[in-house]
Amino acid sequence: MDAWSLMQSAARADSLPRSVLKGTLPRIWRFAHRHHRMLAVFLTLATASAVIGVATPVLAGRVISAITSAAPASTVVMIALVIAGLAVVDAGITLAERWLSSRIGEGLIYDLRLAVFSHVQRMPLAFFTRTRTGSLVSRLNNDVIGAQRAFTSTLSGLVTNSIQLVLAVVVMVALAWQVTLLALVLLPIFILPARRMGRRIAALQRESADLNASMTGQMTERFSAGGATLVKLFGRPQAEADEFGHRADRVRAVGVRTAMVNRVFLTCLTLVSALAQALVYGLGGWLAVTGTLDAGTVVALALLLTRLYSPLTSLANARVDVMSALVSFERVFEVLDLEPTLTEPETPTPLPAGPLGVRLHDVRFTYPSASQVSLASLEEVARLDDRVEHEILHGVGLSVAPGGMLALVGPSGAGKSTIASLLPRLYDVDSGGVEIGGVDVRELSFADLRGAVGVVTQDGHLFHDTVRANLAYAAPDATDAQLREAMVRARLGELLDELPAGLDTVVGERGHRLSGGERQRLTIARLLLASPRVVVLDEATAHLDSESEYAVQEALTEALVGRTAVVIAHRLSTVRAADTIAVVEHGRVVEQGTHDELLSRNGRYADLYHTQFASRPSAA
Ligand SMILES: Nc1ncnc2c1ncn2[C@@H]1O[C@H](COP(=O)(O)OP(=O)(O)OP(=O)(O)O)[C@@H](O)[C@H]1O
Repeated sequence: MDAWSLMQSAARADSLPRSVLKGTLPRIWRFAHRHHRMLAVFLTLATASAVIGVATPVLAGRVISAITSAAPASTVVMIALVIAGLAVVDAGITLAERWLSSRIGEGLIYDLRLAVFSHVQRMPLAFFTRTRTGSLVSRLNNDVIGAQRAFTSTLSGLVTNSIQLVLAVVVMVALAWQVTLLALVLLPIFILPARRMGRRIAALQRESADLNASMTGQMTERFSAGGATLVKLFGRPQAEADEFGHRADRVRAVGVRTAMVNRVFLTCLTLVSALAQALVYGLGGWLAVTGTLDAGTVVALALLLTRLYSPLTSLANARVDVMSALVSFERVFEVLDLEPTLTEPETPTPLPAGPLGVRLHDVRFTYPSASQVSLASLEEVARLDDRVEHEILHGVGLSVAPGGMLALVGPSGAGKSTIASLLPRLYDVDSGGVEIGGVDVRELSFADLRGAVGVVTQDGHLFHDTVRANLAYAAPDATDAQLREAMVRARLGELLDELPAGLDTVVGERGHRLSGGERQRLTIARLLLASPRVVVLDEATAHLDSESEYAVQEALTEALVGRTAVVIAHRLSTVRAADTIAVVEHGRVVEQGTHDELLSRNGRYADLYHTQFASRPSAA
């Protein structure tokens, strides 16, 4: 190895966070502890298997001794029968061990997956806007499986091999200490490189996991209906294939490197073991020829040597396995360690009955920075962007009386959607507060908040599932009649009649088999079913044709009846109907009042009215 690559491998070894790995062990134990009974039986069986592994060579030696000392034939047969019996017991133990290890391993996969899934669900929206889905999915697939391998193969290997190693050494020393000593002289040649290689391979493992996640990330993104549409529209399939090829190529390269490092390591170990065997044959044979040792002992020693060096090879490798498993665990824990920044109060305040008012007072808000909500490896960047985001809302004050309607208007990027996202508490404010029914949203239980505030965005999401499942997501107990009624109220009656399998028709991922307007109305139907007391909606219908827009507007009007509403308004009829209109600009409310009041003021609203609202033909 030249100096440069030596330095590189040292740098890779150093890049492994050893302190984290140390802290990882007690956490792994907390997960494994749930299976401690099965683990105990499993380890007992592993011990029994190791004892049998050492007993057999000793018995084989006895057979040779019996033969050379001309013992009665029955003795040889007896020993042979014991060897056969042990082989049968060992086979049974191996099966039982496998059964237990897979039960423990699969149980662990289940525990970890459930923990990560539940935890990720509690993460704030900001986490999902930053994270690459594929990378996250890869944590739940590849890394969780890597972690379970620690228990299915590594742990049993460690226990069996350690016991076998100790027993083999003890028995060998008892048989012929000189030969044993000579065989052990080569031990340091084993141990020293094993330590270095372990770290090197763990680093490769980590690199490989990251590269795989990045490849999976591109696949999940490009294979989603939205991503695929974009690729088709902008016609860059070759560039996409090249980029994918580049990622896949790096996966290939790291695969080859890992395989080679592993193989070089193993070959060296096998070579040392073969040399040790030659030594035993040489010295043991010489002692036997000179009459100091009997032939049976030489055979037992030679056989025991395989029980010595083979566990040693595995143990040296187990270090690599343990490192890989720790890396996998660590990657899983890394996700579990992300703090869900939005937490539920321990003793939530209940919401008052009846219609609810909404109030924002002196709200200042900054989108969370990457380092607050995310992980570099999930964003697929080398380092998280640690710049502080700039403040978006600078002291916003707004209020809507119970049952009233507030229209938010203003230029693009002013902060209207940001204000709207604070009501269902997708984000928390930096200072000031958002109140619903006089209670700060941070004081409410998540369930109360979800029940009270309904949101309809321009691109409401639909799961790849049936119409029924998508609607019932908001109201799991709703009957078919209620689902149908909600669809009719959301102006989807015609569609309902046309759907090939009625409510059981599957809508594609993001509802792609429905038109934009139909999709939006389906999300409105879902809102009607949830029947929230406060609705937040984005009226933008720019991407719809006028017929579809009309239907969506009717559905939206239906959604507003009898509810407190905050609407990002795009229509004249909405701003006219609103009790209050707030003009938002650069994160501030610059004007507030009714349509007539604001028009007569001849300020920002009047400008907007003339440019945006009055000019729209379908507006009145
Ligand atoms: N998830 C986010 N992270 C960081 N900044 C964001 C995020 N979402 C929006 N912003 C920024 O916040 C500012 C306000 O955006 P917002 O979407 O609230 O404006 P808007 O008034 O609703 O505009 P539009 O009418 O175009 O939807 C913009 O500068 C935008 O870049």
